Amino acid sequence: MMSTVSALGIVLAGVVVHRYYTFSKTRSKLKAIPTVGSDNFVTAYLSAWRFFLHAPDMVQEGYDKYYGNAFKVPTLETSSGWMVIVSGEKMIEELKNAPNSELDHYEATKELLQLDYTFGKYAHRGTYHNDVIRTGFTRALAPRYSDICDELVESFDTIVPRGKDWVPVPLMDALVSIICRVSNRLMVGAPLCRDPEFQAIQTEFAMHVMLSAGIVHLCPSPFKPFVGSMVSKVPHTIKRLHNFLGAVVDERLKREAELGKRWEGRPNDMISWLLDHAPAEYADTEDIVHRIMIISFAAVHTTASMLTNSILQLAAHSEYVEPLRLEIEKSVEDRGWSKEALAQMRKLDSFVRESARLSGLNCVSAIRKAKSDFTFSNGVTIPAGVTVAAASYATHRDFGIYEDALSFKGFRFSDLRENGTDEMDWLRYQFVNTQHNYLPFGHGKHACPGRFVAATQIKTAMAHILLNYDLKLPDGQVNPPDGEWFGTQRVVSSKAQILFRQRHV
Ligand code: HEM
Repeated sequence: MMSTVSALGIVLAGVVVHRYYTFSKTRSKLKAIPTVGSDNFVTAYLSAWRFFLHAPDMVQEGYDKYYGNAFKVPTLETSSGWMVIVSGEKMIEELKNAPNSELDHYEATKELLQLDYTFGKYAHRGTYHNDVIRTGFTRALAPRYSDICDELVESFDTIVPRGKDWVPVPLMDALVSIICRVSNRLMVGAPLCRDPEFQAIQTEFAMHVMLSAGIVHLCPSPFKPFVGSMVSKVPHTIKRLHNFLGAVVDERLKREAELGKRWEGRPNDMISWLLDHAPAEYADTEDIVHRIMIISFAAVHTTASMLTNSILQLAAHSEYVEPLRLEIEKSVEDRGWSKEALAQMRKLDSFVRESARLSGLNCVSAIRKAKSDFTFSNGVTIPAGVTVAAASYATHRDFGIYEDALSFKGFRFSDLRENGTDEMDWLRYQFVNTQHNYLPFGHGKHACPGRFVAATQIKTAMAHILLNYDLKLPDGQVNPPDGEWFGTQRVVSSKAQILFRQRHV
């Protein structure tokens, strides 16, 4: 009888042969595209690890050598083992305009997060919730603005003390908790949004998906379904969330069945927004709970990370504090705490846009996977099954696009809005506006649908901090910590601290 070791040896040899075959096949289709790193089977694996640990450096190297064109890098994050990265206005606009039938957004997301394994059956239930975020969620921001302010103030008071002495606060942990509360206030209301266990389920889940996606990425394909089912916490998370939301959703479904979609006192919350759009086959409790979990996954850590980065920049650049306070005080005096007042805070908008430019959460953006061979107008072909993305990190640091590109200039974009010669500059340089040379939220019809929600929360939190707290970096620290890169993602350091005290007026 064959020993276990021999059987394992045969399986592994099979995996290596299969990998060699797919790697070589894709490499030959991509041979016209230059490589950053190695394209030899063995050393490409080392380059893929280099990309996992130092992705921004490799993106920058390719950008410097092949600007306006495409290059490829070996990567552990895609099934083909490659990612093609494009730069320059023409190629990025063509990437943005490519139809989903050719360059697919969801297929790329599925692969990056290994959703087939980490989400299992839930990865195949469509994405109608993207429209819900664009419509119901975004439209609720103005009428429910007072809820956002209320929850922000309450949660800051609980988590960030307003004392006379400087107190260190671990920023990312504090802001994940605050943003989770604020998002949930809009999605499911109070007091549930404040329940520590309800919050913990969502924040733990987000960390778990990222971690388990990483583990599955490292496994050879034949083992992925098994490893995925071992590490996935989706069924368990849905069960736990069901304990909090199940009865509420059941009741809402019963009411809708009796009264339709318009009835006196119908809550303006995520359950109603989802029910407004849900295809019949998904209008059930399990599916609604799962959508709330997904939206929270997409919303909380991203927004908290970007807010963390903006606060770190503010602490590192205290010269912006007074002009921002003056602008916020004037806007609130004119229009009260409202969405209109927020729209008037152009310097603040510019400050967070500049922060996102230099400290974005990804080094590539607008990631798509080719469903069929796709050819750019310059002749570069992305073969079916290969992933392609825009070089956001290097674009944001390009001196040809941004004057003094490596310096943080908080009012760079408000100056452009006010002094621009083109009347569209007013809109072009708003935080939420994506461009071929501004990609923190992606670009095109799949650009982040939650960016209006995120921007409202980030700017309101910044305004609250500026008016109520003094803040500084810990003694001896001059620059904000850079965070750590895992593949194409930047993870904000959970050790980053800021000292807060009550504002001295
Ligand atoms: C500052 C915070 C955020 C950042 C930096 C961010 C960034 C991104 C990026 C880069 C994409 C991919 C876009 C593309 O491929 O072109 C994306 C997609 C997405 N984001 Fe966000 N996001 C943030 C907040 C949010 C929030 C608050 C929500 C929900 C309320 C959300 C929901 C989504 C969803 C559902 C998608 C997938 C869109 C699709 O499949 O078409 N995001 N986000």
